[in-house]
Amino acid sequence: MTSSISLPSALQCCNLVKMLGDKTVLASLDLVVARGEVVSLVGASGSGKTTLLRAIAGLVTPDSGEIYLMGDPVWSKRRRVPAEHRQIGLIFQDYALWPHMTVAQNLSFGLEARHMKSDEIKRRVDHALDVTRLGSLRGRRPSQLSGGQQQRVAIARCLAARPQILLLDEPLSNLDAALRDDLRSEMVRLIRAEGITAIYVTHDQAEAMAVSDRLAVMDRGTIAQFATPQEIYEAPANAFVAQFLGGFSLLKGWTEKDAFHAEGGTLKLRHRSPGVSGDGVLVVRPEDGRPAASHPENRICGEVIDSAYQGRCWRLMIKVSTDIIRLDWPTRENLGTVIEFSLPPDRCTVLSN
Ligand SMILES: Nc1ncnc2c1ncn2[C@@H]1O[C@H](COP(=O)(O)OP(=O)(O)OP(=O)(O)O)[C@@H](O)[C@H]1O
Repeated sequence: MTSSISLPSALQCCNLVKMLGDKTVLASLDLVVARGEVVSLVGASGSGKTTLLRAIAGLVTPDSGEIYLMGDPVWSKRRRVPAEHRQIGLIFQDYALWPHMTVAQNLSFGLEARHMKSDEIKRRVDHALDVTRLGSLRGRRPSQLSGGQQQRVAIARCLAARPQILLLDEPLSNLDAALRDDLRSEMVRLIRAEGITAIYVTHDQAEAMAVSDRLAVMDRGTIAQFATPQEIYEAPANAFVAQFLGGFSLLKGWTEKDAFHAEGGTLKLRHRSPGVSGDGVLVVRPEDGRPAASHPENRICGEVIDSAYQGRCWRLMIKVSTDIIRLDWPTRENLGTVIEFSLPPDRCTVLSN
């Protein structure tokens, strides 16, 4: 006989509301994060990402709603657990290091306060310093480190503490590009290896796509879409999400059966969104264009008005009547050239307005 025991989610936010002045910053927000999941919170500036993170951490008081960590209420009408008892790791943009302690002491201090055995503390500190490549700096004080190194100490300190949930608010924004990529991979690999549930706020969509099991796209205090990076990329829930992802071209128009008519002119394309009728927006991903010679359906002519070399391709901006379509193209095209390309119907997603 098999038994199935389902553990409660790592995090559950139900109907969370937060007003700041007369502004609704969290608007009946619901979010459920599974154990061990890495979730990114993305959204326009001011959409409420930091406020949500701080409410989960216990640093912001919601006006109503409930928050559960590992199935236990930490915020509800009946129970209010203070921040220091929520077993949450926080990495915000400010490093919050102890200035009078060395790097290693910054890591071990919190573990000593938890009365952990010294050999376990040493093991954790050495490991965290090793993976964050801070081993050679362990004896320095924060004032003797660069900003990036200080942020890595903050990350190492959290990793050594092994919280059940780790909340990260733009943790890599102060690092240079090469280090940022390396540290991001290391950080996420370690978070996954330790089975830590992580919620990661970033402005960088590519970073969010790269690190997350699922992405929550926030819009004005609610979550517009919560899905895997691939689902969001392939099937954005609405025009806001598609626009937010960046890089997509959005053409306004209307649908008539399986045909999409662009508002700006004579463009008529067969699409793959049978459920959409009336006004809509066609989503064109940069990689959707095909040379017209090999793809006879949904042909489009347009003038190249910009071309930027991207390494593997050229990113063209093509003017089609009054619309602009961005495409990744295999060959260099001169500005002013009129090119013909196709958008295969199975790549033409139309979203309702
Ligand atoms: N103390 C405060 N008093 C009044 N309004 C505030 C306060 N803190 C934040 N806000 C407002 O709440 C909204 C949400 O802010 P929040 O910092 O959560 O957004 P965010 O999505 O994290 O933005 P960003 O990406 O710019 O960091 C913003 O409109 C902000 O101006």
